[in-house]
Amino acid sequence: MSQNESTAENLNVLTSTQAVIKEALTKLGYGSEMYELLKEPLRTLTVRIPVRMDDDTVRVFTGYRAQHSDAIGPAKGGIRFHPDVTEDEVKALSIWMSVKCGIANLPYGGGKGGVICDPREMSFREQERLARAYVRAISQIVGPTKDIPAPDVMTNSQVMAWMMDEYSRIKEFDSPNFITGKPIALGGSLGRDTSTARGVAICIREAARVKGISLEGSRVVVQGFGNAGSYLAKFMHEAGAKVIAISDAYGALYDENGLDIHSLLERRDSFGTVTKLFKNTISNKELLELDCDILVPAAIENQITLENAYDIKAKIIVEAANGPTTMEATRILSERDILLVPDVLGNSGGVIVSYFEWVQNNQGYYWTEVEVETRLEELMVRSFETVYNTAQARNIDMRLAAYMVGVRRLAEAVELRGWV
Ligand SMILES: NC(=O)C1=CN([C@@H]2O[C@H](COP(=O)(O)OP(=O)(O)OC[C@H]3O[C@@H](n4cnc5c(N)ncnc54)[C@H](O)[C@@H]3O)[C@@H](O)[C@H]2O)C=CC1
Ligand SMILES: O=C(O)CCC(=O)C(=O)O
Repeated sequence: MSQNESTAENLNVLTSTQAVIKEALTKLGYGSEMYELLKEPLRTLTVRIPVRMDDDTVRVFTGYRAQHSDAIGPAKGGIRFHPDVTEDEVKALSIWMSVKCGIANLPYGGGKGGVICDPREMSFREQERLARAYVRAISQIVGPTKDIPAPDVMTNSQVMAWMMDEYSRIKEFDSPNFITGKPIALGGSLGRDTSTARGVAICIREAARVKGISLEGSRVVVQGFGNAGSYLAKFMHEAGAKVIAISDAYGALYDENGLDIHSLLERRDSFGTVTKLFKNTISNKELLELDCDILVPAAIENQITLENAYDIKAKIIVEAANGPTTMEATRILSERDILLVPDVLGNSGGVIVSYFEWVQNNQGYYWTEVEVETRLEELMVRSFETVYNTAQARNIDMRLAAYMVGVRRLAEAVELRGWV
């Protein structure tokens, strides 16, 4: 990394996303008015959430819900509980949801929520009170035809169940279609818990095909062992690949002969923590630079940057996490001929099956797991092909191609509504 590169790197996920949106719109022939509208969410609500803790004190949490666009349909996107949540991050995440829904052709705009908190340090009941209070705080702007939340980092099906229950009480009717990623007993869809990872696995298979790499025996490294990362490791192991390293927020595990994924899956906790149980861990930094064929960042933002982009040895990177690679690192990886499948395509399996869940809730008719997986496979393969072919035809990287595919329909809907 040169001195110039170090000072040039933009780690603000909102402004760096805006730069790609601008480039994509320009390439599609749109002018500054369209960019002015799409560069920020239409609406961002900040809420202060008082929660009574188990020791009877009151803590006030800050939360956000950003709705990037409702030009195509209701907003859609997860809710994150994490100490590092910021308003700009939530805004960027909502823009990524719009692009993601555009690529998969789902009838949604993007939304995202976040609460600044650390659920790992809260009791079960404190998490429940926070989840319910957050829904009360945002209840006026969300709903089955306005904005449909879902799980994200450190929220899960139990949190969705509390949120659905709270929303149903406020509105005085049962509203399973208010939120997705619910437990099956409350109207959740079969296959939603594994869908993000299943979509990533399909992208890995397609990327390996175009790169001429055989999955059988390939070496896979996964950063993050929560919902996305742990099931992905399982699917790669089942596909005959060798998962040589995994990590969580506390460290990383490495074995060049392949890790015992089934045992790790059984031993991880609900926040995706597992490395604390073992000695001889390597660092997350070392993990990203391991000699491997496929690297899957499945944790948080800004992991592949100017600091390490030249040291990455993987031939394929599929982003399960949102925003793990900076735009500058994307450029370097592309120059180094590393195939990078961006987040807005790579992890879209989650929102695709969330859409299936919402459709099933609206119809009151539930699909089999095979039906869910078949439809997911169809949409993922089509999305991959569209983005890959766009990248090839225009000689651009997969991220820019994905943004072009993703914003095209949104811009068209905005024009048809007469907003721009
Ligand atoms: N859950 C879902 O359906 C979807 C998740 N995603 C994205 O996938 C990523 C992971 O989400 P989930 O698996 O749901 O979250 P999770 O909370 O289930 O797991 C997160 C994992 O990342 C690890 N982690 C956190 N900070 C880390 C750090 N600094 N270094 C290394 N590991 C770290 C955690 O220890 C945990 O293993 C996020 O970027 C999320 O937005 C994207 C689409 C859908
Ligand atoms: O399932 C959903 O609706 C959204 C999942 C999500 O937050 C994401 O794709 O980043």
